[in-house]
Amino acid sequence: MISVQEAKSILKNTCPIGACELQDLNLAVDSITAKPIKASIETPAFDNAAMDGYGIAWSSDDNYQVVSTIQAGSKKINNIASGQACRIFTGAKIPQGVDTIIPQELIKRKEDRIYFDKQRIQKGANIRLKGSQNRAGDTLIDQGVLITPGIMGLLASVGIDKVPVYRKPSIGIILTGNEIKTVGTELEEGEIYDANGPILKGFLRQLGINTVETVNLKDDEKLTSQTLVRFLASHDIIIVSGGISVGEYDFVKQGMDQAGVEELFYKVSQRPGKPFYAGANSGKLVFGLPGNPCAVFTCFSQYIKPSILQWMGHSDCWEPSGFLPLENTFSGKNGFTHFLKAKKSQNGVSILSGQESFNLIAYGKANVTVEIPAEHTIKAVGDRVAYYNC
Ligand SMILES: Nc1nc2c(c(=O)[nH]1)N[C@H]1C(S)=C(S)[C@@H](COP(=O)(O)OP(=O)(O)OC[C@H]3O[C@@H](n4cnc5c(N)ncnc54)[C@H](O)[C@@H]3O)O[C@H]1N2
Ligand code: MOO
Repeated sequence: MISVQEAKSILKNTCPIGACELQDLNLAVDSITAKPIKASIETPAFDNAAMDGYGIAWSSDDNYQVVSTIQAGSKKINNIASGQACRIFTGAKIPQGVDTIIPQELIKRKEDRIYFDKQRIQKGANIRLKGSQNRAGDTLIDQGVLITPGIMGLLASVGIDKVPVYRKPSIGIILTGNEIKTVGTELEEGEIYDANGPILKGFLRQLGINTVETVNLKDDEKLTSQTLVRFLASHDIIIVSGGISVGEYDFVKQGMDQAGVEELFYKVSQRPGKPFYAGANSGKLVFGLPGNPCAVFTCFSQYIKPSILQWMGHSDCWEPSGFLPLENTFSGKNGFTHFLKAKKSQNGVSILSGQESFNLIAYGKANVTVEIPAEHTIKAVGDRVAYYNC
């Protein structure tokens, strides 16, 4: 049995980073850039009006004759001579001859002439100059940056429709157990509803992963190894729920061996989720999650989620979300790291009742998981503890 730190460090050192792929701009949010991104055009591409108003060539005059109208997107634009003005709108291309835009609020118009107070405006005002956002060839985004909606707007503004990002992994989920029934069907004697599938799919959706194949398997050794072999051929990360403990109908460990998965570790000194298994095969990762739902939740959030984030190019994915003082006492089994359903408030974090690994009720209130390290399992009110956002 290895410690939580050892298990995390093995995965951190084993989990690969996904290859670079070109992602559609509109789907790129929350991906990480796999290369620096440069602009191939300058933006704005032309001088344009920053306000709705009138364009003039600045002079000593305080009135001008309006000779044309220019709308945003207009292509036919006549030059403006001294003493003339054009009606112009925000975003419209500035005609030759114009060097200042007077906002319409500052203008008095009488027929085709405009008048304004020259004290209230300066020469050169309200023009967005060509190239004032960026020049062609400028690096806009570095490699390793999380793509936000703002970045998507920036990339669109320079005409980029495909973004080089780290590829998201394709995930296979194998739910084992003769007793497991999918929600929406009728339970028979001895059966229970599958909670682990929804837990895993919820996490994967939060990570923006849509390529997920799920199968439900009876407890059967051959079926388990055959399905693992099939999933290894078509997925990057495989997650198996249940069947990894020591019972006579637990076949996942044997299935892993038969499918050629190389064990990275089996059993971690933690609660819940002690019989947690991790393995690798040709750059793919395979996880065997202990079947109790809180073990599935804990092992996914502590190990699989950071591995997937690392795969997708994120850094700092293994760190806790923060540290806060405990609002109640805790005493756990020595030598085991405890991951506890808890509720975080502004000033502290409170461990919830119902910590058994079959018992999901505390997830109705929990917003964090608290970590109590194996070296110091007795905690008093006010002791600072690490927490991870749910
Ligand atoms: N003699 C021992 N028995 C057990 C040990 C041990 O060390 N020695 N470890 C216990 C711990 S801790 C856990 S966790 C479980 C893990 O067992 P398995 O991974 O083999 O899982 P199963 O036996 O298949 O299921 C355990 C439990 O979880 C329920 N389950 C399974 N799948 C689902 C699902 N999709 N949704 C909801 N609930 C599920 C299942 O019905 C069982 O109640 O082993 C302990 N035993
Ligand atoms: O890992 Mo088990 O979840 O402690 O019951």
